[in-house]
Amino acid sequence: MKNTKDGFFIGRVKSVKFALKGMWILITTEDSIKAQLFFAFIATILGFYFDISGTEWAIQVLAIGLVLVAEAANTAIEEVADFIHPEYHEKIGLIKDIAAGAPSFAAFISLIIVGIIYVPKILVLF
Ligand SMILES: Nc1ncnc2c1ncn2[C@@H]1O[C@H](COP(=O)(O)OP(=O)(O)OP(=O)(O)O)[C@@H](O)[C@H]1O
Repeated sequence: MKNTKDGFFIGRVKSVKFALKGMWILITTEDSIKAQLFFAFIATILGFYFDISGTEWAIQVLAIGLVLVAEAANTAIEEVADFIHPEYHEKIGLIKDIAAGAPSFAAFISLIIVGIIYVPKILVLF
């Protein structure tokens, strides 16, 4: 936790430290994040193989970021839900289902982006 007496600079440095710790926790413990990083790796290899343009790289990186951010937010909501109400509750189920909708939206949009970038490039191979 940050100290209220910390100045602006120290406060920012501490926030970045906590944020990096959060990223590390997500990368090392969350299977959904690990799976998305694997897909990001495959997409990066495809990007080099098909020599996609700078704009396509930018959109691909944005799509990867969108999925990772949504997965991270979903994980945080699940953690809060499990902490405040570990037992079964209909409302917790609804909250978790809605939270899971975020990465699903992101994954669906990313799939469309992947299709727009790569399907024409793959089709010309045949
Ligand atoms: N405490 C609860 N009360 C009611 N329903 C729950 C509860 N916990 C989970 N559920 C239901 O089970 C589903 C899966 O929950 P869970 O916490 O296992 O998420 P998950 O998406 O499988 O987790 P992960 O992201 O770790 O794979 C939720 O979307 C919800 O429908």
